[in-house]
Amino acid sequence: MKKVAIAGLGTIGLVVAKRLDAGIEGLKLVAVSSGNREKAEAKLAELSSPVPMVSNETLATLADIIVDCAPTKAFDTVAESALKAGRTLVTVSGAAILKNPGIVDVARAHGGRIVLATGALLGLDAVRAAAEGNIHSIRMRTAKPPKSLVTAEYVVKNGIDLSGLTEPLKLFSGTAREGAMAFPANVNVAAALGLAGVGADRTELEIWADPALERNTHTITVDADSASFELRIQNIPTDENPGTGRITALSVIAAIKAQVAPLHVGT
Ligand SMILES: NC(=O)C1=CN([C@@H]2O[C@H](COP(=O)(O)OP(=O)(O)OC[C@H]3O[C@@H](n4cnc5c(N)ncnc54)[C@H](O)[C@@H]3O)[C@@H](O)[C@H]2O)C=CC1
Ligand SMILES: O=C([O-])CC(=O)C(=O)O
Repeated sequence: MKKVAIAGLGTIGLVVAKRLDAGIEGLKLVAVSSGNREKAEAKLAELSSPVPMVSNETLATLADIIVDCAPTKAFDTVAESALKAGRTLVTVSGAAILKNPGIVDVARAHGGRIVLATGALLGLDAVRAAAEGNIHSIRMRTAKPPKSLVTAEYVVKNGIDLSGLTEPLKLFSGTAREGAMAFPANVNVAAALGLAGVGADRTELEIWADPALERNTHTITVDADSASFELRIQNIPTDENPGTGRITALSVIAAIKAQVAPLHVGT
């Protein structure tokens, strides 16, 4: 039985906590951390087997697998304490890994592992396989309904008004690295695509606000010497945080199950 701790009981973290609480073979929830004690305590009360709320640093002393579901700004604390203790860190904060690439060396030095789950994207298995050969080009187009982008730091800072949009508006065009820095909570998936393939500097990205859309839509186009492919995912926004698609928490659950499963499917 592997012990699991969750950092952040928000849109993603609560779904993961509830699933663990309902029972996953080989995994047991033992602790959580939170940015808001009062709110988190109310959520913990919904679990049939309540667990303690501890600091981000303490999670690694209690669990084998630390699941990072906290905002990007908390990543360094959660990740460093987990990896220095030689634990497995499961995260969807690809943008945070790009911001702190040294975290991979921390894992290496202490026998820890970082599992960056696919999150709201698809196709990272094929991209990783193609990267074992030669990828000529890799592009991603993210288009989201305005409600999914209104709180994005870039949109707020630049005073971009998305309320009256009548046609798609291109908010960003550049590399996945630049995009992930400008929109850290909205294109973690672009960071993951860069890390899976040819790097975030060679991965091209466009971000659009599209009033005709109901779903957070990512399209990736890859041309490689082994295959070419175009893949699209249309994520249903969560009610709590429309920038986060429903599938993200499910991807995290699948990623933690993979840590103990006797059969591993996919690259
Ligand atoms: N790769 C992917 O596909 C996706 C990645 N994400 C990333 O996942 C993370 C979580 O996303 P959501 O659950 O939608 O966010 P959320 O805002 O709904 O939840 C975050 C939770 O973390 C808590 N928190 C705040 N500061 C904290 C701290 N210092 N330590 C521990 N917990 C803290 C908050 O109280 C909140 O409950 C974000 O970093 C986001 O960018 C989100 C969606 C998709
Ligand atoms: O990339 C992200 O961080 C979130 C996202 O686009 C989605 O949920 O569709």
